Amino acid sequence: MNHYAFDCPGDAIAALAEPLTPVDVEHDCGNLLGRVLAGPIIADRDNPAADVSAMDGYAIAMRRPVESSELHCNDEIPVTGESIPGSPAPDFADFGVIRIFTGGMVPAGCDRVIQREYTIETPAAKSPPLGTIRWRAEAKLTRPADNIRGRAENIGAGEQALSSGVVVRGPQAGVIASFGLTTATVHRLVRVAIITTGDELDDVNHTSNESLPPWKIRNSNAPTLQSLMATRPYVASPTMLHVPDDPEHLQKAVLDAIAAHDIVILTGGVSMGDHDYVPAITAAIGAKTIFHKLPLRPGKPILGAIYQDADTSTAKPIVGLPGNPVSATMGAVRFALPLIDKLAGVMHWQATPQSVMLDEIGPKILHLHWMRAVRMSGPGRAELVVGKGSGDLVSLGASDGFIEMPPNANHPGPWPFFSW
Ligand SMILES: Nc1nc2c(c(=O)[nH]1)N[C@H]1C(S)=C(S)[C@@H](COP(=O)(O)OP(=O)(O)OC[C@H]3O[C@@H](n4cnc5c(N)ncnc54)[C@H](O)[C@@H]3O)O[C@H]1N2
Ligand code: MOO
Repeated sequence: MNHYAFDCPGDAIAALAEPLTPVDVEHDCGNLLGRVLAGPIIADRDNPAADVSAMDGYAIAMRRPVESSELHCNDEIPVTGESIPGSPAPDFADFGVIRIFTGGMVPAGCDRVIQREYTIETPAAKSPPLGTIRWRAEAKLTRPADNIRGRAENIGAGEQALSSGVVVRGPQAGVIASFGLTTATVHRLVRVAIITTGDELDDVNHTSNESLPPWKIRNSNAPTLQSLMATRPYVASPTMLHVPDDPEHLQKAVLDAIAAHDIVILTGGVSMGDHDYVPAITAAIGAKTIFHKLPLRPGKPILGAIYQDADTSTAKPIVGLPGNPVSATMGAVRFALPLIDKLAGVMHWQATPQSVMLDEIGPKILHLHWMRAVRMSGPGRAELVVGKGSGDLVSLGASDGFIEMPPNANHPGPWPFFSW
């Protein structure tokens, strides 16, 4: 009997993401790097703004409908002017050529630029003052428009240069700047609360092993999840909370967190133990459970719920990750990060992982979706990192990410690869 709400992780994520809408916008934001655009960037001018040269060379016009193959290599042709980037183009005299530098404006009437190395240059003498050139044989091979970047060939004034939903990284920052903008409308940062639960957890800063009894462990999930959030520049520094296994305390913590954040991520307490309070608390605060348990390893007990915030009329996801460190880490990447991307307003929020081929497959077959730690072994290739199960965080430290195999799979791939 199939007792799972969804057969595969992708469907479960889609269902949880469905009611989510991007967070509010912020106008005139000046600190754009890493932010998600909430409106288009429109070109204020043609790009390029004029016909410009893509090479250092000589701008010429074929005077009659002749082919460049008819250029005479023995002719001494006077250089009648120079087109220097930052200055307007000189007039073109049709008995000569214009020396032009990369980025310089192509004078009206010129139909191509022939690169300097296809010429023999005679240094400037008194007359003509800019010297002369002769063509080398290669010049004969040029065609109309060669080495000219045409006005508006990249984009015309008034057209959309960037669309909303794009994350501003280096290239986008350059695009925005080239159209004269120093501010833009972006989505505000996503507010994330991370709540670790469990009485066995001690502070991760507990450095002395002597004073840490063996029934206590350091809270490694907290820095793991905090670091995963740092891969998203549009997420505000997450609020980190630790709550003991006390239902009242936990319920209040989740309610407070959901009121002040866009998403709440919990680890631990989602399974079937007497002290696993997350499922009951999620229901008690009025959140709708979308799934609890998926056909997945590790992370089978994972919980996904939607809290409808009456104050803001927004849907806020609650992701209950299993406490085991491997399950929590993979679950956060697979489930929480795409939801955060959607909340952030990222256009392509659905994970589009690269794929890898496995060097070797083991003999084991699983009847569940199987997230398996791998280490890259070459371009597009990976090897399995064999660990001792979902508690073996140490083996995860040797991995670059994980692949996801569907049930009963036993071939080398290609498999979707989710990197850390
Ligand atoms: N009877 C059943 N028991 C369990 C089932 C089941 O189906 N039936 N599922 C198992 C699976 S699979 C998982 S995964 C775990 C999930 O359990 P919980 O989410 O309730 O997590 P906890 O019990 O709180 O912790 C599990 C494990 O992880 C350690 N942990 C917890 N938090 C942290 C942290 N912040 N940093 C480091 N380590 C952490 C914790 O000490 C436990 O060892 O349930 C199975 N049981
Ligand atoms: O499914 Mo659990 O995450 O393996 O221990």
